[in-house]
Amino acid sequence: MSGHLYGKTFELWRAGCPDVWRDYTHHAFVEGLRDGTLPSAAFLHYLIQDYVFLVHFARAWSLAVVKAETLDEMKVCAGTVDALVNHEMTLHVKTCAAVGIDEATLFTATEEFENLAYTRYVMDSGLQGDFLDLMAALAPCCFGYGEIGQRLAGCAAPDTPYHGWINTYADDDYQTVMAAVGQMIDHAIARRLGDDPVQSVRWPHLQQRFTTATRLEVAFWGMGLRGA
Ligand SMILES: Cc1ncc(CN)c(N)n1
Repeated sequence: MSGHLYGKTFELWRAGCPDVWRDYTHHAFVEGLRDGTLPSAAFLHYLIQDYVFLVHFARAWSLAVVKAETLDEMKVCAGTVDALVNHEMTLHVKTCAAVGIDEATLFTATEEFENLAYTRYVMDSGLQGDFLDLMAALAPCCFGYGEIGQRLAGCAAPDTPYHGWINTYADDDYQTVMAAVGQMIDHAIARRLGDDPVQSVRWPHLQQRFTTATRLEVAFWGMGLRGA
């Protein structure tokens, strides 16, 4: 991916963990979505867990509203909460309804450990740390799926049954929200760390949070494959 689609900060963080980023965005689960070989049981298992994941992610983005320092930050974070609970989750609700799983069942699904670890790690980043710690932990989720959606939209097998999933993340709605998040993070970093944030004493710690959250994304795909 070229340019600053999701901002300069994201590009620095991604460049700080190239191998784990590739493990995440080119995981066997993702390639199975692309070529259609992902077993439907694995997809469903993932999707049910992902519904619960999104509930907790919406909580974490809500915490970001609380931790924000400007109205612009609040607006972008509140917009992301809306995108998660009112748009992205529609895919999960509709797909699961089609196989007889209702939303109440989704909401009370037992969380897998990978799901628990990831969502609570992100939440703790915001509770223990500040707005930037929280953004570093939230960023892989946002931009990784943005990258995956865009890539797969251009190369997925015509007969993969996962076009609905791919379109959710390739779609302009998702991409527009993510571009706004990327810009907001750039401004938030400049506001708190200045124009050369990489020189800040905080930078290695923020990078570590981003890398850890990316490793948790890799584990989440692995959890999905276990459902096959
Ligand atoms: C695990 C995970 N990571 C990211 C996304 C994209 N919001 C998601 N739905 N699920």
